Amino acid sequence: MQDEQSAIIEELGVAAQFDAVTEAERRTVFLADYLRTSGARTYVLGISGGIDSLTSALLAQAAVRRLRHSGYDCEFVAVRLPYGVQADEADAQAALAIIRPDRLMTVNVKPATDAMISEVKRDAPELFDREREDFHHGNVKARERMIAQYAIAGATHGIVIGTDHAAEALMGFFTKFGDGASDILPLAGLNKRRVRAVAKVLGAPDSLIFKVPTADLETNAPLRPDEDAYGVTYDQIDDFLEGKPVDETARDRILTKFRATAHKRALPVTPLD
Ligand SMILES: Nc1ncnc2c1ncn2[C@@H]1O[C@H](COP(=O)(O)OP(=O)(O)OC[C@H]2O[C@@H]([n+]3cccc(C(=O)O)c3)[C@H](O)[C@@H]2O)[C@@H](O)[C@H]1O
Ligand SMILES: Nc1ncnc2c1ncn2[C@@H]1O[C@H](COP(=O)(O)OP(=O)(O)OP(=O)(O)O)[C@@H](O)[C@H]1O
Ligand SMILES: [Mg+2]
Repeated sequence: MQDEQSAIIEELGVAAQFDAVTEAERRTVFLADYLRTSGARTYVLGISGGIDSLTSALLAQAAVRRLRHSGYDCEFVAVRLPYGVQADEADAQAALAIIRPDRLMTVNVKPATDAMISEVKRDAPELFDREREDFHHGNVKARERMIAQYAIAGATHGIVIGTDHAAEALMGFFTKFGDGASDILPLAGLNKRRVRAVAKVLGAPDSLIFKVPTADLETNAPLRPDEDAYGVTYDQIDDFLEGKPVDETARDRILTKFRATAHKRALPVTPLD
């Protein structure tokens, strides 16, 4: 393995050994301990219909059930955050049926997203070229979802769960201060196949575990696979994170993305850096 690859694996906290049962338990205990220690009363998490939010939700729901059993008053709040009507709404409903959250809320992010874009465009419509407008609009959707989750956390003495893991962190594939903004990351250090393995242990069905991952942010390309945007596959990303060799084109693409997105994994830059 080359030096840069091993440095990245270390930076992103990907363990050499992995056992899904052990990880599921360790991460449930971690969520339970953190909520109790912080004195907070809810975990708040957006449920998209994808496997990252389903896995995080199953961990969080298990953690709060344990805490309540031990006498600590707390709740898991699942939040549906569609932009209008979502193409894979049925998957989101299937996920909720498995999670059985203590509380379910739905916030349509379309009115706030469209109002924000239209206000921003009012003074300078020329800034948004036609080709990229849908892309920028997608990042505003992700940030409106963040605002909704923080509003709920603020009102419930809650903690916002993020679903970022090592595969997305490697590629910088999240919206800065959108889905990239959260208080706690229960999937940290896992590549995508390890997230799937933990999901399996927690009882998720194969139909959701092996669903094609999608950020689903572009209105003009619903359910666009993440792998289309990456130009590499999750298998290649996962192999890279497990220290395995990947072909040179994929390796170059991964390293280019990783370097270009360093600012998204760090605190804001200051003159003291
Ligand atoms: N060198 C630098 N130092 C400090 N800050 C820098 C910077 N370069 C850009 N920036 C700042 O970062 C901004 C760009 O970052 P950002 O706004 O995140 O935008 P960007 O990285 O361009 O786009 C987000 C990407 O993440 C994907 N995504 C988003 C949300 C969810 C998921 C998912 O998997 O669910 C995926 C999305 O499809 C897209 O490909 C710039 O506008 C600028 O403000
Ligand atoms: N439509 C949505 N409703 C609620 N939450 C959402 C929605 N879209 C995105 N999110 C939140 O943003 C997070 C990031 O999205 P991302 O696509 O990376 O994860 P995922 O959809 O759970 O899994 P996958 O990556 O396999 O699609 C989600 O885990 C979820 O918490
Ligand atoms: Mg998704």
